Amino acid sequence: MKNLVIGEHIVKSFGEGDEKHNVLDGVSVDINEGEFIAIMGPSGSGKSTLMFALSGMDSIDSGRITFDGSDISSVGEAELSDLRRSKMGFVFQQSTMLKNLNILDNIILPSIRDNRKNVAKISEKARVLMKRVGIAELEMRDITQVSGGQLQRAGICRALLNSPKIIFGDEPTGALNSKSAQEIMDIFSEINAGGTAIMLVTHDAKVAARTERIMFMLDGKIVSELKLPKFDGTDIDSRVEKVTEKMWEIGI
Ligand SMILES: Nc1ncnc2c1ncn2[C@@H]1O[C@H](COP(=O)(O)OP(=O)(O)OP(=O)(O)O)[C@@H](O)[C@H]1O
Repeated sequence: MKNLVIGEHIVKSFGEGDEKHNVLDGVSVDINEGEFIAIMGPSGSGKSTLMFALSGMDSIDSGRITFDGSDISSVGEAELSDLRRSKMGFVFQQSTMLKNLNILDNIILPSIRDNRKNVAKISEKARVLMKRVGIAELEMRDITQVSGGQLQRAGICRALLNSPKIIFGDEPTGALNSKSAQEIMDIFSEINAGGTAIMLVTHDAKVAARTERIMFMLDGKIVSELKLPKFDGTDIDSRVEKVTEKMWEIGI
């Protein structure tokens, strides 16, 4: 299995003087191509900071991050944004969409910013994705006229538009009820089955149980890992039990 992301001895601190502390305290982590990973841990343990570091959204103090063969800890911002645009997709807990644009325009906006000639082609691809996640009929709606789950589906379409190698999701189901959350997880499972790697930050054992590797963070360190077989739609209860047992063991 080929490594897609390699993080080596990542240190990231916030604050100055006596207030300074390592939010990432020498973290090493690999993500394979096509892998489905969750990061769990208490609030403030460094989960989002790790995701921002691995995706090059945030700088690190020391260590090295290699993404698809490029050392992103040392490349310039232009190259980094190119890499993010072409190889990574992002989904967040809260929508980052614009109120005065309809769903379709919101989905295609980041892609057409640098590629105005291809609006028709990009819109067509967006429509295929919207159909795939069940929001085909919503393209003309304003983002205030759809549910949280539908908005999150739109966010997934936007993240998928450039056929990324990985999707980073920071609590992508955190604002949803459990039914919508499971529907979003069905979509992530399907995307992952197509070969796209996914890394989710989550507090929800039911979400983590759908992935194949769960990393547990405490105080800026990965303290444990749980491996599960790829989810095939069965046995969810025993998977959730394994995750919660591990959480108990670690004290999360
Ligand atoms: N920009 C920042 N400036 C200062 N401190 C920060 C900044 N970003 C994060 N932190 C601090 O770093 C620590 C880790 O934050 P992070 O968001 O990575 O935690 P988390 O595990 O994702 O938490 P949560 O589950 O609550 O989202 C926290 O103590 C947080 O206050």
